[in-house]
Amino acid sequence: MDAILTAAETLPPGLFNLAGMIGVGFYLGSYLLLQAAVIKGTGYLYPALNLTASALVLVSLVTNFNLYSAIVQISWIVISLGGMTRRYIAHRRIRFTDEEEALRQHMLGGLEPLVARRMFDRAEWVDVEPGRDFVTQGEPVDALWVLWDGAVDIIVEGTRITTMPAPTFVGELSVLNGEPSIGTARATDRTRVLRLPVKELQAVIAGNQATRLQLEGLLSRASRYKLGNANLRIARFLATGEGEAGPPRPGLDQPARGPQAAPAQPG
Ligand SMILES: Nc1ncnc2c1ncn2[C@@H]1O[C@@H]2COP(=O)(O)O[C@H]2[C@H]1O
Repeated sequence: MDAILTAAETLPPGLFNLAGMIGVGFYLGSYLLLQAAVIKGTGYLYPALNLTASALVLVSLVTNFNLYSAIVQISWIVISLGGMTRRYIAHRRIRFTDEEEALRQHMLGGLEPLVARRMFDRAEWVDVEPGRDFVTQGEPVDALWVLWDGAVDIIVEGTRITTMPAPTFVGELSVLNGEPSIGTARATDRTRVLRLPVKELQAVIAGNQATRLQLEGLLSRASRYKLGNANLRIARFLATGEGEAGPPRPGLDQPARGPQAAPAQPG
């Protein structure tokens, strides 16, 4: 400690004040960014900013010592380092199959690995024969289906209104608002899907506002695409008497790549 104080005396005192000011800036800036939802408290950035802030304020105390402030700064450093270490160890253990990783990137918007792992652990992969219904019009939906290979017919009042090729969500409208299904979704080919029960999905997002918002955004975007495509079909039908809206627009309206380049099928 004496050595530190002796070394500190050789430096201009303004330097310590500057360190303190920058530290305060880091403290306030990181908290502001967190509250403004610009950064997440669950990543590395927030504890790293806090670590920097506390280290700088601690440095400033060398010339203006205050015991209580020193205790706070040291505690902050220990807590930040502890949190980052815990996160690193937890992340290092996470593994995904190639299929899970591809789905995480292309359908789940690169969902945070820990959350995605929890989700996959609560979901099941199902290989479905043609003709199987995932959801039935007018009935409650108990799971979100992520169609990863194959295709589904969407049937309303007994009439096929479109065919959705993989990758796509099925049942997302009911999952979003809890209402009964607006159509029946029936596998047209041998289809591979990830089935995520609604209760399990709720358990994953419980208390995790950022994940809830991210997933709601993904499902809303998928719904918007489907509505846009349905509108196109209606417009073309009204204009020409033909009901085809053309294929989905990969990369624009739905993820660019699936497990295989599934041919887009007109509705
Ligand atoms: N016009 C449409 N185009 C594509 N998919 C649809 C369309 N209408 C309904 N679906 C899908 O069929 C599902 C039926 O259950 P949901 O209403 O929960 O969610 C619906 C969508 O996933």
